[in-house]
Amino acid sequence: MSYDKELTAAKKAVSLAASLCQKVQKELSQSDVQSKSDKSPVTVADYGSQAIVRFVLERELSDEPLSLVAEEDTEKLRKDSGEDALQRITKLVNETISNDGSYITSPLSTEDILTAIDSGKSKGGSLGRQWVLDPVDGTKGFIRGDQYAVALALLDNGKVVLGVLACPNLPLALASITGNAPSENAVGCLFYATVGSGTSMQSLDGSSPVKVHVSDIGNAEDASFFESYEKAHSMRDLTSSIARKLGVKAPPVRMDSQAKYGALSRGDGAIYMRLHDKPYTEKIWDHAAGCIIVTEAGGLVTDAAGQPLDFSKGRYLDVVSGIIATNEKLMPSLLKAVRESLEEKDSSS
Ligand SMILES: Nc1ncnc2c1ncn2[C@@H]1O[C@H](COP(=O)(O)O)[C@@H](O)[C@H]1OP(=O)(O)O
Ligand SMILES: [Mg+2]
Repeated sequence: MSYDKELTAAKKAVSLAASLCQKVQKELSQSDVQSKSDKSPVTVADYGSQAIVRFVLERELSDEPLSLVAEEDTEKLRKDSGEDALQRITKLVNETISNDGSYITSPLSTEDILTAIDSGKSKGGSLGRQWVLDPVDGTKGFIRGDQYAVALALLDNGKVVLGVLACPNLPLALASITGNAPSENAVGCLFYATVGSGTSMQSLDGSSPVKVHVSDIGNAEDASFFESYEKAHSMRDLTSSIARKLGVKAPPVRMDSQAKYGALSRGDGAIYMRLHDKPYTEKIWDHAAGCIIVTEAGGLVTDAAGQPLDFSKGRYLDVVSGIIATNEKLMPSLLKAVRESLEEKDSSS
């Protein structure tokens, strides 16, 4: 099965959404940011990006029914934000579409855009095709001016078959990433993969794609590892205990968003750990695109017990202690170190 048409549509959708996000990040004002009911932040870029992706997928794939599982909905937006935020989103979406010039359309109304955003409420699952979108992954990083991603994946009967990840603040040069802040004049990276075809990377401004591969390091002493920039998103005492057991010498590279999966897929580091302290339910849009980008680049992504991630269960992932990713050589020792560190933590609490 080829997913060429879907890949072209997904790359176009994600690139346009990323250009909207770049514009907003450059001139972000306080009124662009709101707080969701779970206290996490959401911005006009999250909403605009989701509307753009829906619009492009619909235009490019008009002969297919479109099911979308996406992070945002408009409940809060309709209830609590003023006319200004709605106008700002409407203007951003229309400007992005008209600057691109590929689509002949009269300007979308605010209601058209709210409807597009609300089309992301599919329950997901194991049947048929489901698009999976995080319109701005790493919103906290986005607000800080650091790394973030636009992440779009396609599930076919519950399996991830395609992933596209735009990382507007990730430099293109291999192995040049040392932290979370964008490098000067970064044009950003677009990673993409379809099942069985490997992972490619190109610049967001359209350079020729190159195939990327995960690091082939077999000795953990030479490896470096990624974890969240936000302390609350992964247990740092546990990741540092695991790194010690493995003999990792380099300090952790802390980065927001699925940009970590992108950087891992091209071998900037060899290990990614995301381990939970309190119960936390991972969402499929936070991992689907990143997961296929790493696996098609030769890596492995599992839960903390070594089980592959199962995207067929609906909007959520059923992982208990967290998610880890690395290459095939390092996975056995990483799993052993994770198991031992989790046991030590349990016995001391
Ligand atoms: N306590 C938590 N543990 C793990 N991930 C979290 C937690 N709180 C929020 N997240 C999610 O982590 C993602 C960003 O991860 P990273 O740390 O890799 O940048 C966001 O999608 C965010 O979800 P949300 O999108 O609901 O804000
Ligand atoms: Mg997210």
